[in-house]
Amino acid sequence: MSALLEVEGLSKNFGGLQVSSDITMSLHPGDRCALIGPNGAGKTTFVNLVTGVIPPTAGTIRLAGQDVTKLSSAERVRRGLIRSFQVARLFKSMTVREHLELAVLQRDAKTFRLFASVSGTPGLADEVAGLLDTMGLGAVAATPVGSLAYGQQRLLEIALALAMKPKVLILDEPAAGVPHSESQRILDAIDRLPKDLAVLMIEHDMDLVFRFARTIVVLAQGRLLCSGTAKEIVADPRVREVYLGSRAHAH
Ligand SMILES: Nc1ncnc2c1ncn2[C@@H]1O[C@H](COP(=O)(O)OP(=O)(O)OP(=O)(O)O)[C@@H](O)[C@H]1O
Repeated sequence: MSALLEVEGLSKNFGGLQVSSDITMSLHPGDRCALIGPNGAGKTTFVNLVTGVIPPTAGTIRLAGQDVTKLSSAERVRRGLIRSFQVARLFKSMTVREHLELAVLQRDAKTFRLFASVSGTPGLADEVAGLLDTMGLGAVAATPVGSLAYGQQRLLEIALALAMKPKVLILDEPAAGVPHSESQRILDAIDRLPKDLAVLMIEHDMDLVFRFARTIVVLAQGRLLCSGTAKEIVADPRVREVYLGSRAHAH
């Protein structure tokens, strides 16, 4: 199966500081991959490079076989590379359903006729119902976003990303701030994502990582230290060393 995302020799320098060094990795349809690493390992920088927020110093990024290294973030989004992250900008008085309708219409560039389009767009109601269902948000479809529980807001963020019809979905700490007891609901929803989607999750909570990931990529000091199954990563002495090393440093 051909790769959806291929990153080759990706490097980034900030002045004299090399923050990403020669990172090569790929994601295929159906992948469930977690990107982990101690604080300052370069995870956020890597995601910013892949999504086009910052340009790389060297390396290439291909999406579904096409070189997107020089394309804008917006162009990458149009081609199916979507990042979900905490959306503090949600409109508090708009309902969950209205947010999803807006996202679908925006994807199809019909926002300039929003109110005419909501009623006049065939398939919109079904598509939104499908998104509500996948994310387990059906019961709060008519609830204003300002009244949602925090975990439900995080689910809405993923639903909004899903409305963009991603090929590759990057989840940036999807359960951040959610009580541990509720994180299972977020994982359950992630489990229901389309099977052919490639999902990359950046996560600190190792419990979540092990429940979600079929493969794990470990970054340390901007380099790809190793990758493998959860079992392989746990058994790898280099991983213990970077985590224990960074903890010892932090203390
Ligand atoms: N714009 C910038 N200019 C200079 N240095 C930067 C810049 N952005 C990030 N860095 C440095 O790059 C390194 C990696 O940062 P990054 O935020 O990518 O790591 P991270 O793995 O996401 O960390 P955390 O888990 O703490 O969020 C850090 O040393 C950071 O200080």
